[in-house]
Amino acid sequence: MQILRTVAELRTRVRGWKQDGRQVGVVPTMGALHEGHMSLVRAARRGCDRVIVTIFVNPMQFNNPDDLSKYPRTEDADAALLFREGVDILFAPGPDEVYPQGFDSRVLVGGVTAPLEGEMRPGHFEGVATVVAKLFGMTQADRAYFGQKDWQQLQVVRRMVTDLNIPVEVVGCETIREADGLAMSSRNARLDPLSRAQAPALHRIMVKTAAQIRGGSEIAASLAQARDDLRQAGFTEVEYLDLRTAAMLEPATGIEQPVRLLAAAWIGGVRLIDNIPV
Ligand SMILES: Nc1ncnc2c1ncn2[C@@H]1O[C@H](COP(=O)(O)OP(=O)(O)OP(=O)(O)O)[C@@H](O)[C@H]1O
Ligand SMILES: CC(C)(CO)[C@@H](O)C(=O)[O-]
Ligand code: BAL
Repeated sequence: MQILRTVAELRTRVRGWKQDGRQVGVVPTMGALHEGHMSLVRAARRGCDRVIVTIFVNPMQFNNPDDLSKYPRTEDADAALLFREGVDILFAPGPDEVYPQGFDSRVLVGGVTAPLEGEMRPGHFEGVATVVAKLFGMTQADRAYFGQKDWQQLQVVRRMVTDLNIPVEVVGCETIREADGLAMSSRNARLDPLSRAQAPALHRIMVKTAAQIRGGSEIAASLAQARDDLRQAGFTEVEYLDLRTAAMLEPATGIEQPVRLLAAAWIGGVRLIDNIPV
């Protein structure tokens, strides 16, 4: 595995692969890798001839400076994990390589960026879409692998790729969970022992609520109950827990079309997100 830090080096390497007719997969990440990321890497390994993993903690998508400064950074351990998975290139550019002097463009995706994460983290999806478009341009990947854990992000990337005719196939991979149901996330490392013990309630309550809604319970009442249950379980703030259409994330009033429960809530000073189909 090579660790590359500049776009020029990356392009030279990828050009060689393309000349040999190789299919290239990319797994964009912000590092602090766990089994969730590894499942994306393995999917890329299965689906492509060459695999690039990118690690870049993208300042443009953080609306909260505290969140950015506390974001876990574990590059040496990450590189060891990726080496073992047979990754070809770890691309880990610095901020000046991604946003050099004079950089002045943004990718704005419409409706699907507005609610939920878009509302709670203003500017977040502008930062995500901009950096993902750049990573696609830098890596020239044929396929890109994203986790369903960040469901709204996956929809935003799909919209962008369609709208801008970006020649990348977007592959969504299922959420990998701890044995107790907690969705794996780099931010879980910041949970203190009590919060870590309480955190699986998020998934548990969502599963129960989805079953109630499927069983015909009134949607608004079920959601209100779920938000109460979360607070009882130790969550200090529930930013949202809502039933939404799966692709556009519009409020769902029934379950005739594909819908999902999506939630963001704080526990022990850490913001967790999760989503499941109903
Ligand atoms: N538990 C998981 N299962 C499947 N994919 C995941 C999981 N966690 C993260 N991913 C995916 O890995 C990619 C990189 O995500 P990222 O580096 O932000 O990790 P993260 O664990 O989601 O961190 P964060 O704490 O920021 O949520 C994204 O496509 C994300 O959806
Ligand atoms: C896709 C991504 C790597 C863009 O910075 C990030 O949002 C993430 O890790 O999900
Ligand atoms: N996992 C999505 C990236 C972020 O939280 O900023």
